Amino acid sequence: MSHVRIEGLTKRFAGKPPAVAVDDLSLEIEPGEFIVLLGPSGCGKTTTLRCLAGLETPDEGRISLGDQMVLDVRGKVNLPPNKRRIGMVFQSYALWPHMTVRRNIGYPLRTRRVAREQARRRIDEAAELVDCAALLDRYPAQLSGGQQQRVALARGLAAQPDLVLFDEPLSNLDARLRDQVRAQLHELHARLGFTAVFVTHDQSEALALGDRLAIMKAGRIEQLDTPERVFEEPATEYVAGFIGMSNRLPLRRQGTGWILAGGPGTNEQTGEASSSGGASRPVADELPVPRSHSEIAVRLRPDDLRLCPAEEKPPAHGVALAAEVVDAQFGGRHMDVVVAIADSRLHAQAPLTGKPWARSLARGQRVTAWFAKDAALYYDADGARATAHAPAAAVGA
Ligand SMILES: Nc1ncnc2c1ncn2[C@@H]1O[C@H](COP(=O)(O)OP(=O)(O)OP(=O)(O)O)[C@@H](O)[C@H]1O
Repeated sequence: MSHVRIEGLTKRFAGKPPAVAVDDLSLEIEPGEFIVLLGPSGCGKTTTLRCLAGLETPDEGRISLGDQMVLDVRGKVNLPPNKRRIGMVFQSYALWPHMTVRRNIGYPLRTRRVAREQARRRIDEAAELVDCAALLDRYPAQLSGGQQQRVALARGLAAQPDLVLFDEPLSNLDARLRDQVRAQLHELHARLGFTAVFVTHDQSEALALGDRLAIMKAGRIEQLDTPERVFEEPATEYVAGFIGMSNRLPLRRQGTGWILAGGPGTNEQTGEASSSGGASRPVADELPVPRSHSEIAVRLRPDDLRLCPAEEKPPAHGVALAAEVVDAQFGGRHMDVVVAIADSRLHAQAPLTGKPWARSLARGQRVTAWFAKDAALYYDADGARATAHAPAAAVGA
């Protein structure tokens, strides 16, 4: 276990235009901590991981693992991968096809010149850990996807590295196996306490595994926080959108209330909540937003957007909007419903238990969509929290 310190890491790639894949990124990781780098494709997750592994030559920055300085661009230090006490587990498993499972797991031990007897013991232990002891004499082609990934996991852990790097290791597995291997990895981390950096673009994976999440945007960390804080208090609209608040509703202040900030002509589509004689009807009176803001974006999770029949009165404490059903799919205990509200398309999860009405929802149906004011988060035009309460701090943004 090692304390990991990344300072001012920058990596540019030549090209037209040149890409700044990692942009002055700093991060401290506590010994035994499980850090997840989360973000959309191209935000620099993999490049950060490759810089940690020694597979890239960064343009700026320093990285230390425990008391070992493995990168110092100005000091001209950049230790090769086999000189860093790091284990790696990739999305593609990257098992050697011509080697048995035993030789695959033992590979990092051979590159570190671990004595034969000790290596044999470590391989057995690692295989035992991930439930692969019975597979040691097989070749990768004789294994299922889940077994291959468990072998890759054993190989990443076999040398008892200070730091284990994971690059989307679960994304090639089918949904059921992904859950299984994820649970196994979580348990292994709790038992062994290795320090980990795990790259993913899957928010549920990040929430489940991370002690802390670093949400990345354009080579930088937009928010660094516990899963609970990132989930409940996304510091920026970008983070909110990425962590499941997929619904976005733009509102504009008008008089003492708020109107939908849709484009021209959109109000006819939604009837009730729309304009009459050119002036839009307010959809909400007071919202927990400072007076200085005149344009905001409301962010909301699908299960916080409720639906009720158009003729029914929604609760008075909520924000009610006239909506039209675009699509409704059966989801077991709920319906997944897409509704149009002015220019916006929003997703609702309408529970079926005790509300069989939702089962009959169909395209073209007029409904009322509503949400509780405190279930939503509010962001200003720059994507920062627009809240009357103290906003969560953005780190490194
Ligand atoms: N070898 C390379 N040459 C040129 N540009 C690169 C190279 N590797 C990465 N990039 C660019 O650097 C940026 C960050 O890429 P990176 O692979 O780190 O993102 P990522 O967040 O891991 O994405 P993904 O989830 O798709 O793997 C992207 O704009 C990418 O196009």
